[in-house]
Amino acid sequence: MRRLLLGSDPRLPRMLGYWAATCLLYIIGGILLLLSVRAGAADQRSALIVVAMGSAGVTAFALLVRASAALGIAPSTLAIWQAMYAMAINVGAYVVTGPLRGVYLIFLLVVMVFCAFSLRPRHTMLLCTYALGMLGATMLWLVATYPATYPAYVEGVHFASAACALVSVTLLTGEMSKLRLRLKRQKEDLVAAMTTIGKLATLDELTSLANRRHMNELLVAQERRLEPAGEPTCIALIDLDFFKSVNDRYGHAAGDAVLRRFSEAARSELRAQDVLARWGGEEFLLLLAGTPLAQAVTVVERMAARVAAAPVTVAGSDVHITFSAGLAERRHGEPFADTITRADKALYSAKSNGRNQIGVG
Ligand SMILES: Nc1nc2c(ncn2[C@@H]2O[C@H](COP(=O)(O)OP(=O)(O)OP(=O)(O)O)[C@@H](O)[C@H]2O)c(=O)[nH]1
Repeated sequence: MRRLLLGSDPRLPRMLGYWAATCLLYIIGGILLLLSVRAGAADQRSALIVVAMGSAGVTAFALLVRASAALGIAPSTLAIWQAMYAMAINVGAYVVTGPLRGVYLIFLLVVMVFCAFSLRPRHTMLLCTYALGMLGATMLWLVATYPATYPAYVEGVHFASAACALVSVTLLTGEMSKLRLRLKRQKEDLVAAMTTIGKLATLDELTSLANRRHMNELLVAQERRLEPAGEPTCIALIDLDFFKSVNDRYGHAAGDAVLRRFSEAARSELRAQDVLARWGGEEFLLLLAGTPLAQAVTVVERMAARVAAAPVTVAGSDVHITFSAGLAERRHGEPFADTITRADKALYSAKSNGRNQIGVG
């Protein structure tokens, strides 16, 4: 039911909210008009025509707002149509209400204020010109046709006050619109900044792998999740071999390129649920959830082969990358910190035994 009424367009509830507010104004305006008829100040037939046109317009706009997305009508275009129609009805009410007609000049201002929420300053300016043009022409016609009912000095004062108020409100709403646009832009910047901060908080800048902080968060989450399930999980600590000599021989930038190449090559051998994080300078931690030790050894061997086959070319010569790894399967209920300590010891053995190999702890 809600979907039928409000549709799936997220802007629709807000647009219908504005419509409901304008609807309330139409009702108040209509009641005032009918009260004028009752007081004998307004002609009944003319008043009923204005009320009928107002009601028809309100209904038509409710349907148009609901169907605007399907019809491809932009909310701002619809707002302009609504404002123009409301202004025309107001001027109509002004004509038929008699001595109380000044009330409808205030309603014109309210329509203008509404525009501040949905229109650009240029459009509110155009609407102001339209309202004043229509009001001025109508007043001239009234003064020329019925000078006794619409004395020139009264219409002159009405027009001058309406013009001052409309222009002031237009300028103010213009400022409001600019403020609204600035706030919208700032909100977009804020969302973009939050996204960047989110990335910086979880990703390593150089390699785009998960960073140590994020990996620690994942390990805590994994500890909680795995406790009852008791699935096998392995940790591998991976350390590039003789990396210092790459830096010393080819420079820091070449070292960075090696770190990036290793990351790309290693990651390409992993499944979506495996997480490789940069744990420190040239040290990486691999989390293989739902993977028993034998399978984890195969994964790391595959990674080693892929990394070895992806040398980095620096100053015309190929720099081959190898790494040593320490693997450990998490024991049931064991904190990950202890599993990592065992993997670290296994890595130390792999290094001591000549590097470019996998140690198991
Ligand atoms: N280019 C670059 N080098 C880094 C970065 N982080 C750490 N390093 C360097 O990595 C080197 C690590 O050196 P070592 O710990 O001696 O390791 P290694 O030379 O690989 O020796 P083994 O691990 O024993 O094979 C140091 O020279 C660090 O300055 C980085 O982000 N970029």
